[in-house]
Amino acid sequence: MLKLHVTDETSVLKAVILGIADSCGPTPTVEEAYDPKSLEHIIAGTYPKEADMVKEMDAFDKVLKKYGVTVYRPKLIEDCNQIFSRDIAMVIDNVLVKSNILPDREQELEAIQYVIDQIAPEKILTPPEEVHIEGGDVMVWGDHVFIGTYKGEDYPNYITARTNMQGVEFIRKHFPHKKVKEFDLVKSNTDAKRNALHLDCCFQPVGKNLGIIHKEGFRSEDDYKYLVDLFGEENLFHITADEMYHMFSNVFSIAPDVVVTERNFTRLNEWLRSKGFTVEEIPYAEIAKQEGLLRCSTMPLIRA
Ligand SMILES: NC(=[NH2+])NCCC[C@H](N)C(=O)O
Repeated sequence: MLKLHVTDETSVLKAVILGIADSCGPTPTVEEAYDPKSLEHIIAGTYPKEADMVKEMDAFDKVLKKYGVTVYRPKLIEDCNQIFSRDIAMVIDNVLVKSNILPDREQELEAIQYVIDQIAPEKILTPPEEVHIEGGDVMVWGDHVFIGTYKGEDYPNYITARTNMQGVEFIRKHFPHKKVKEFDLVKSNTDAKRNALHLDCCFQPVGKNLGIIHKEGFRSEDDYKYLVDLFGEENLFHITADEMYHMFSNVFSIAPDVVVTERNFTRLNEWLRSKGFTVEEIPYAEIAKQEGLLRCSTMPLIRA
C-alpha cells in the first residue's frame, strides 16, 4: 500500500510520478492544439520532436534518482502525450483527488491506474462531472490549498480555463480543515504571453517562505496581494511576461533547499543560488514549447 503524504510544495520528495514522452504521437494539427504555445510551434513548424523530449525527461529522471526519489512512470499508451502527469491527479495531505481533465487528455489517467490501485480506496476522491479541476491549478501549502481558476462568464470559450469554481467548491467541501484560496487567472487561447494556463504557470512557492510570481497572471490585484501579504514582498521573485512564457515559475522542488530548473533560466537560477539553494539545471526547452515544464511533468505522492 502506498501511504500518500503531501502537505506542501517543497518538503523532501520521497515518491513521485514522472510523465513519459515516448510514443507521444505525431505533431498535433492546429485544431488539435489545446494551449497557445503548442499552437504557435505547430504553425511555425518548430513543434518539439519526441526524441528530444525523451532525452529531457531522462535528464529529469536522473536528477530525481540521484536524490533517492522513487519514480513511477505512466504505462505507455501509444500515440498519446503523457508528459504532463501533474494535471491528471493531485495529492492533498493523504488523499488522491482524480482530476476532471480536458476531454482531450482523459486517456492519460488510465496509465497511472496501477499506481492508484496501490492506494487505499477510501483515500481516493473522484469529483462529479460538473467539476473541472487539473493538478497544475492546485497547490497544498500547509493549512492552505491554493487553486487557480477562471471566473469570467465566458469560461466555456477558453480551452485554457481548466478549473472551474465548482472545482474550488469541491475541494473546499472535502477538505474543511484547509483554507482554500482561489485565484482568478488571466486566459488567452492564442497568446501564450497573456495566458496563465494553470496556477503553476504564474506562481509557485520555493523553499520555506519564498515564491516565484508573475503579477500580470492574476486578473484581480487582490489575489496577487493575498500572496504578497502571505509571503512578503521581499520573498517573491517577480517574473516578466517573457519569463512566464518560458515557464520560470514551473521549476520543481526536490527538497526545501534543492530545486530542479531549466539551464537557460539564468536570472532565476542566480537568484535561487543567492538564496542558498542547490540548483539542479537540466535541458527542458523542447518540452517548454508545449506550455509545460518541470512541475507539470511530476505528480508527487510522498513528501517527508
Ligand atoms: N501543470 C501544467 N501547467 N501543465 C501544463 C500542461 C500543458 C499542456 N499542453 C496542456 O495544455 O494541457
